[in-house]
Amino acid sequence: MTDQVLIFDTTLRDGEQSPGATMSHDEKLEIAEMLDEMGVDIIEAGFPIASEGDFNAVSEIAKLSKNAQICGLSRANFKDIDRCWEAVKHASKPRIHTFIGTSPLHRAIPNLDMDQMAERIHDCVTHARNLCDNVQWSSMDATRTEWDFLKRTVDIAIKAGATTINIPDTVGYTEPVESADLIKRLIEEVDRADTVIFSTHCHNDLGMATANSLAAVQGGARQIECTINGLGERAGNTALEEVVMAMKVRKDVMPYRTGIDTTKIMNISRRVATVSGFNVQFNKAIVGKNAFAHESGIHQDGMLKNRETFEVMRPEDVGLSGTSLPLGKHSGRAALRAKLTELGFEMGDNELKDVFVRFKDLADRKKEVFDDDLIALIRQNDTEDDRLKLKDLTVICGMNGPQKATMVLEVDGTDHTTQATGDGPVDATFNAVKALFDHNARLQLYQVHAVTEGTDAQATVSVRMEEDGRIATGQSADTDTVVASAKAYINALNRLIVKREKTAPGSDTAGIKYTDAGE
Ligand SMILES: CC(=O)SCCNC(=O)CCNC(=O)[C@H](O)C(C)(C)COP(=O)(O)OP(=O)(O)OC[C@H]1O[C@@H](n2cnc3c(N)ncnc32)[C@H](O)[C@@H]1OP(=O)(O)O
Ligand SMILES: CC(C)C(=O)C(=O)O
Ligand SMILES: [Mn+2]
Repeated sequence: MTDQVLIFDTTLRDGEQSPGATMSHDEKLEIAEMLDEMGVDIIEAGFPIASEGDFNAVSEIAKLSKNAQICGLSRANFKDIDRCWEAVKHASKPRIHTFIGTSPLHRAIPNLDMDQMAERIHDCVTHARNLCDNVQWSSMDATRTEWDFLKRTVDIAIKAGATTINIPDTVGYTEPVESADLIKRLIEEVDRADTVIFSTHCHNDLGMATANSLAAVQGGARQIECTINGLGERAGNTALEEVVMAMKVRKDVMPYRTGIDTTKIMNISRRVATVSGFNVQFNKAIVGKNAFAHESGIHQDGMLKNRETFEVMRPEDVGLSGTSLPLGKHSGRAALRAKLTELGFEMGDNELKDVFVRFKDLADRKKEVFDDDLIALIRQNDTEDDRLKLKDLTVICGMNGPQKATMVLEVDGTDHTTQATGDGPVDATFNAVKALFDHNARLQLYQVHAVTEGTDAQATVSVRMEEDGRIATGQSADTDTVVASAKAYINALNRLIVKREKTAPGSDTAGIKYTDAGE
């Protein structure tokens, strides 16, 4: 038996069936192109009878496809199959996929007994096969279908000319041992089973879709049906990135290969998340934001010494630039030192100890400590020497603007007071600073983060200013967002003054032009 496992992507059909995941025509074309480029063997592009839009998308994708087979879904009736063929026939490698529910629950819906259903399967597969030499049969809800009847449906489909037999676990009911056994038994017991490819199609209702799909492959399936990010109805379908990476990483126990260029995984995952509106959960395997991120000290220390300590695959293999070691309350000295070195701060053990204490204090108040936070933290010690200090601030705001800020600012040891207005309380506050300390520095970034939840949350404000190519960031936290904004702005200005003095010693006017307007 071949070691090649075909990847059948159904993001555009079963994935799109997730409530709210509808994609536009152009988005579908774009995703199909990305799937084709990443090496997916078969793209199920839609359900042509479902709507004009689906029909057009499948037809267009069929025309544009380069390498992948293009498949359309159709119920087990001639009208659906004909419509499907009309759409997929434009592809260089078209496939018709037809199905019916074979379990007792599903047989009851069209009210067909076993014999009638067997006849329907025979007729429909024969009809499809007369149109196209690449026909996939699915006995929907196979895992809840009586063994003898399932075997009979598969047997009939093969005799009628199906080239792929798909065994769907439609409601995510099976488990890995059963999944493997089912395929194995069908291959052993159905006539001419070796003339077709067996396929597995799993859903994640019990969180076992990936395990069940891989088990089916171990049982002899050579096609996995899956979707990007595991998009799909209810708990979703098998995630393409999970099965592909599992087979790549655990070749020792799963000696199979796929044609997928795994370095394209992240890109398509992000695009599918955007167009479907289904964000990927942070801790999702392979493509989640945290899949290659380590915050805790012991893990970060291990990763810095040998990345294999806490990673079973390389982030580069899925298209990421590398591992991320975000700093937070669980981080240790090793990661802090590595980050500081990366930011250009070399320090001895004692200094690091001191910064570490202040870092932990900040991390306790903040979800994640960013590079700018660290820079601000290291420079916090210098506040004694600051030329500008906020002494007092009162802001009047409300619906009837302009908002007014009254500020007392200490400039070089002398207090100065002013009143300024602006478009909103923050603008009024910044205008007050400008009135008291004239400067040409340009505000590049103003960001407010909530440290905690609730209306009494601390706001952390980051401000980035630029003048003549010199950049300085300021940061401050306060339960009053406007006060935090004023302090962060003044903080950034102080740093810009220091930078200016360093680049032009002895000159008071180089870099920042300032006059004390409060004189
Ligand atoms: C597990 C799966 O993912 S199966 C695929 C599910 N995907 C979809 O349903 C998305 C696309 N579907 C649609 O747009 C619509 O359901 C359509 C266009 C296909 C059909 O719409 P309608 O004609 O209004 O039928 P409706 O959706 O209400 O009911 C489904 C009909 O299909 C029949 N049916 C369901 N599955 C099959 C099948 N595999 N083969 C034949 N008939 C089927 C049902 O018995 C029912 O027929 P009835 O109206 O004679 O009772
Ligand atoms: C149409 C079939 C293959 C399906 O999506 C399912 O059974 O889950
Ligand atoms: Mn499905």
